[in-house]
Amino acid sequence: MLKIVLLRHGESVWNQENRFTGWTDVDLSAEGVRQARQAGALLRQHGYRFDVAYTSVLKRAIKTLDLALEEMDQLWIPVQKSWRLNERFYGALQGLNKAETIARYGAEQVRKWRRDPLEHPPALAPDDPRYPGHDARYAHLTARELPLTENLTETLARVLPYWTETIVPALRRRQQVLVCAHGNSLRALVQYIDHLTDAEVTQLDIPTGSPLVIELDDDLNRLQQYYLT
Ligand SMILES: O=C(O)[C@@H](CO)OP(=O)(O)O
Repeated sequence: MLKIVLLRHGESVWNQENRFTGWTDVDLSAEGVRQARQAGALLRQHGYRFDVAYTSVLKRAIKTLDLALEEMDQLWIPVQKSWRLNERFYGALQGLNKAETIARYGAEQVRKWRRDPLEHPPALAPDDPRYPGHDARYAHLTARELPLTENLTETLARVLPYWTETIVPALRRRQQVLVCAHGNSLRALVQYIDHLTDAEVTQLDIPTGSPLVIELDDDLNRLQQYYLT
């Protein structure tokens, strides 16, 4: 049996302010810091030890992982960061308040932007300061890889190579793996692992700071999944 723990970062400042975040590199809120430590304490209490951890290049996930590993006294383990684990890129919605966006475009349109796996949020223009091509951490990406907008299906398409080429080989080496990422990059991954339909993934919400344990058989079929409490 293979086992992996997925952890969504603790609450961020923009989660608290109810703003679309995406690839914006916002920090954890004080509550998010508490949630991250609590996640680490839970993992420690349940006896989890990790050989390797994977996270995004966004500080809310990096710091959550760090705080959780500190609680476990496992700050020493190797950590790999990849843009492929970043949050779904929210295009021109990034920075907007979600309630104000509902007031402007209507609840149904905003629900689709947020949860319909095929719906694209409005795209950014490449000269927009929010375009990731202006950011040194993405300098190695090709123009095709740099998003202007992303739906959940496209998020899955860029998460998947990291899953198959990096995370699964670690699991097959029988390493204990922790992945600390984001609401939508983890939803995309769970959709893939669990073979969820587009309708089913619409209903899936992963809470901040709650370790989600997934047990898989050797063919990577999901056996069980549960949140640690
Ligand atoms: O703003 C975001 O990037 C995400 C996660 O906080 O929001 P949503 O849950 O609306 O997809």
